[in-house]
Amino acid sequence: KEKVKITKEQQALMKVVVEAYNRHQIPQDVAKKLLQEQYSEEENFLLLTEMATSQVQVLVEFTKNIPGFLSLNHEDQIALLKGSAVEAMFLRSAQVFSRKMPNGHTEVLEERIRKSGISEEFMTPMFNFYKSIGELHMMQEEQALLTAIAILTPDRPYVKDQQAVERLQEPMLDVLRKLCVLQHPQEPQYFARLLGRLTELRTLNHYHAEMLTSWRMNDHKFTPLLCEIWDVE
Ligand SMILES: O=C(c1ccccc1)c1ccc(-c2nc3ccccc3n2[C@H](C(=O)NC2CCCCC2)C2CCCCC2)cc1
Repeated sequence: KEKVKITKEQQALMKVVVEAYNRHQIPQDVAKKLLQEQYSEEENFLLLTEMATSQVQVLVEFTKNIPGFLSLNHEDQIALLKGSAVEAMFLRSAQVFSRKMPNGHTEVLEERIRKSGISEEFMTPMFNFYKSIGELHMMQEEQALLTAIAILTPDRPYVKDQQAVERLQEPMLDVLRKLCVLQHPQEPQYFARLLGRLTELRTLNHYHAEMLTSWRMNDHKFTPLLCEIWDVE
């Protein structure tokens, strides 16, 4: 049984990524807001655009702290951010949803989201993903590394130098694999299950365009940043 050991430089890499991930948290807690009262569809859409806009800003700051990211070709940096923005939002939403809450709060939150204005057809895949993330009881390190790995996906549309992105993603995958073996010795498939979540995340990606238009309102007003990153309007 080979002794798995995280090297000094892997410790350093993990530290940088986890600190950046924790530094760039969403300002106010959207779950608390949603648990306070049931908002109208208009208010919910406004809340989403506000939360999503600040999350994109947070995502950019986090990504800039990923070692090597800023030395990538500039167009590729944009392509990676655009390609991962919606996935990062769902990943973060899943973490918000699966946070330990007092009894019954998760059910209330789920109910509020179901009635928020998102059309029913997206509820099942979305909540399936949230629950599958919740079942993993991920540690912060795993959440941070998984988000960095999702951002550093070499085959996003319009990425020119895929090898350069692979060279940044691989060390993240290595340290995450070792972390999983060390933290979940009784669950050898844990790392594979984590990566499986990234595949599930990609399927949600192609819903988001319809999710936006389907939000049962016609006058969708988006911030310039969301228009840019979500390819709307
Ligand atoms: O339809 C969606 C969509 C997805 C991609 C592109 C465009 C629209 C789409 C997008 C988020 C959520 C979503 N799932 C959540 C799970 C738990 C808690 C809140 C959640 N939300 C929304 C939210 O604020 N998310 C934050 C979370 C922090 C990081 C930035 C985002 C609210 C917005 C108010 C109404 C109810 C849901 C649910 C659905």
